[in-house]
Amino acid sequence: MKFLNIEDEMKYFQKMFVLRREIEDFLFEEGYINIEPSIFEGYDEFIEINSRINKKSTVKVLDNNSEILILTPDITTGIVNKFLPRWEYGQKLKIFYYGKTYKHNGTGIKENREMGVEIIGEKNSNTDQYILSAARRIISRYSDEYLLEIGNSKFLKGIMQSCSFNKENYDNVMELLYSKNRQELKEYLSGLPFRDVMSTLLNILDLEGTFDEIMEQLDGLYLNDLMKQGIEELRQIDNEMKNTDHRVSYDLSMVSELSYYDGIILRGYIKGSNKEIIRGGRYDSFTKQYGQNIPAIGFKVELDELIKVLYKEEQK
Ligand SMILES: N[C@@H](Cc1c[nH]c[nH+]1)C(=O)O
Repeated sequence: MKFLNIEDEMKYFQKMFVLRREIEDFLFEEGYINIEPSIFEGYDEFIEINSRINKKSTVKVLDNNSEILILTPDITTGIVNKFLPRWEYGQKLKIFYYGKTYKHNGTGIKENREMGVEIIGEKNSNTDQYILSAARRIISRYSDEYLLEIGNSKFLKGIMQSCSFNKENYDNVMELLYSKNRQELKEYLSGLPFRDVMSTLLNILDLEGTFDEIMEQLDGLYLNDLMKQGIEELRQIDNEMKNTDHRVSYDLSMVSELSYYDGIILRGYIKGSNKEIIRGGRYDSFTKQYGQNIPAIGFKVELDELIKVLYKEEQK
């Protein structure tokens, strides 16, 4: 954020301090342990895991051995790399952290402040619910007019498995879904060999709204086992959320810039910004690279975006 005068800038930092402290106090009282994440990541390891990330946007640094490091664009990756190699059977972690992520945005390096939450090593029917509830309690504290969008990466993964696209087609379809480009998606798919599952892929951008609305839309469309599993997980969440919250909607075409999600994905918005204030999801299979399949789920709060909205609101 740019400021015309120092006084405004001081007000902004004061607000950021209070905001951060409020969220930290909440998470501390909920029993999460605070950790301090590293700002460095190995370039090659990072790119291998996060294949959808724009390589040019990473901020590179050379260490003494001329190895390329980057200033972290994603703290969760660093946390998995830090703890999983030493993971002991039965271990559970409930952690939170404040940190910055870094990206080139064309004109310079953009620093982003965030507060993250992760639960690693625990999976029961309550864990997803627990994370969603923490996200909801944080976001609702700052605005009555918030929206939580929930997707499940298994649905799209199931579709893509049945489509068996080559890498180029896969990447292009994912990009069109990411940008929610309905028209181009239709045109692109019409040029590819037809498979039954494409009936669902062609309609996937309409599969959003309440859970019941989505079920209606799905009527008659092709579903495989993985897609059904994704839907069932959302049904369970919906059963528990029903009557408690009308500020939840579902989106089966949700694609994240991060490729490690493997189950529910969540996004939180508040009135006054079209950018995500909260984002996260389940990433169990991400931990497999260390030889164990450890359940993991978490989210982050985009502090800069949140403060921008609150600050604008206050200026009104
Ligand atoms: N690190 C993710 C958010 C997240 C935390 N835990 C799981 N997901 C992001 O930057 O979008």
